[in-house]
Amino acid sequence: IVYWNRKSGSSKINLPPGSFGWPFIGETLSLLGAALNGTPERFVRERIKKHRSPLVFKTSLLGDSIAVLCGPAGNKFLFGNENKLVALWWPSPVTKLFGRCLITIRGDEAKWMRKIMLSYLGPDAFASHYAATMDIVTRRHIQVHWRGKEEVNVYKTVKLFAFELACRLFLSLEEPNHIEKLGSLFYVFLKGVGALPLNFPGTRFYRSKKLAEAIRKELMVIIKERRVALKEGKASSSQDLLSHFLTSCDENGRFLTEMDIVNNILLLLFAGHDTSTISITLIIKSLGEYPDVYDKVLKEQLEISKGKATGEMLRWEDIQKMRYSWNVASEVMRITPPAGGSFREALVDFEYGGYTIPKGWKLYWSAVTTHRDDANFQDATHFDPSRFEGVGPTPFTYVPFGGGPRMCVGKEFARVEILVFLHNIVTNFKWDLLVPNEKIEYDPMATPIKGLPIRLHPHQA
Ligand code: HEM
Repeated sequence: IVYWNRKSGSSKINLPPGSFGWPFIGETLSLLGAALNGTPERFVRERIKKHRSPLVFKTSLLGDSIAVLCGPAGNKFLFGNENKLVALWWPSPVTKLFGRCLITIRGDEAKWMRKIMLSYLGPDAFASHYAATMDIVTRRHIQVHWRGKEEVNVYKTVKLFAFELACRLFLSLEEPNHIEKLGSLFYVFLKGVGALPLNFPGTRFYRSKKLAEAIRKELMVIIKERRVALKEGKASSSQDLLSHFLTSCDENGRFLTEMDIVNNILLLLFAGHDTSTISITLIIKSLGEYPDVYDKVLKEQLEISKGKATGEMLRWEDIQKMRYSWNVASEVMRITPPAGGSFREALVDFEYGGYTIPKGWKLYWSAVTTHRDDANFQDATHFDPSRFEGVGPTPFTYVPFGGGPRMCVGKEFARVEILVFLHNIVTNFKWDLLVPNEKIEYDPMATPIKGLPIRLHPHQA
């Protein structure tokens, strides 16, 4: 396949093999079909085979020309060339709904915003300060939503938890009615994030835009109140992410604008609660499927409980001891990464795998395809937490949080949240899965189709 080089107009360039599919929709329906079937990697594998091109193939999704870069080599290339040959890109419904925030800006501006976020969410700051708060919120959640119940729909229930935790740590919201009000707006807003950007009454996208405005108004009120509280010494600069945003500036004394803060909090509520909900839900599923793994996790967590006084909260040092439990969580995220992959955009024409990727094309890397490939993980569909012992997986084969300058900023938050939840759930309950082998679909994130209903068996005291 040849393509006229737009720069010189005189030479022809090689595009990667592949097909653009139907006009406008391209190959979107094939990708959707594979994702809803829980096997998005099938879309990639079939095309690698058909086009006999293991490194890269071209496709088209909803009007965008896309080069899919395959395997660890593709991940390495994209993560290593951020801001040089490629830059982060999200489909237009996402950019239109979230406005100016970390995922819709690039270059030095994005570096600055990431730095501010990471000085609150990064491993140095976060885990050492917030493990105990996470434990308090988790215990209260289990007391209200799990204890005394015979059956629980895990996905729905954990979603409430993750949202409540984010509201507590980002905004210091504790009042259940306030969290519920924000949550009800937020859940409907989320439905438009994966929808077509059709902005007229009756569409999901239109409704989401309206709700995003309502949430922004609500957040603006919280910001104004916090500014006053900070001035009067009734709030501290380190009490939560909002105070941190309001009081952090760069070396020239430049602060985030109020709209930057609102949009970034909206983004973090979105990015920070669905992915963790999915991970916790899928870990509970795996522990229900593998009783021997459950027993080992329980043993590790009971050892940690034994070393603590009654009622004493978990601390950073306790989290560091949860090695086996984290290997289990990592194996769950290997087999089913909550986010299947993400996009970049070509900043210039460049060569990859012997083909030319034209400027403006979008690029896709697929965590789920890399994770489920026998070439990267022996017997890749087999659940085996011991893969993460010792040196662990080869670089760029395990990428549930992405990589490079755009790697997930919430990785540490997620790690502590998952481990604190796991500690509390296994030390309180054992459970049976009510729908054996429940299917997981990607829509667009991994979700059990019935929400993982389970029957609880509380431990005897
Ligand atoms: C198990 C849980 C999580 C998983 C699997 C996950 C996964 C990811 C992935 C795959 C990316 C895209 C990286 C890329 O394009 O290279 C990402 C980005 C991001 N995540 Fe997470 N995430 C999780 C939890 C969180 C949490 C708890 C937060 C917030 C507290 C968060 C905030 C973000 C943000 C803001 C970005 C955009 C970073 C940027 O563009 O610079 N994530 N995450």
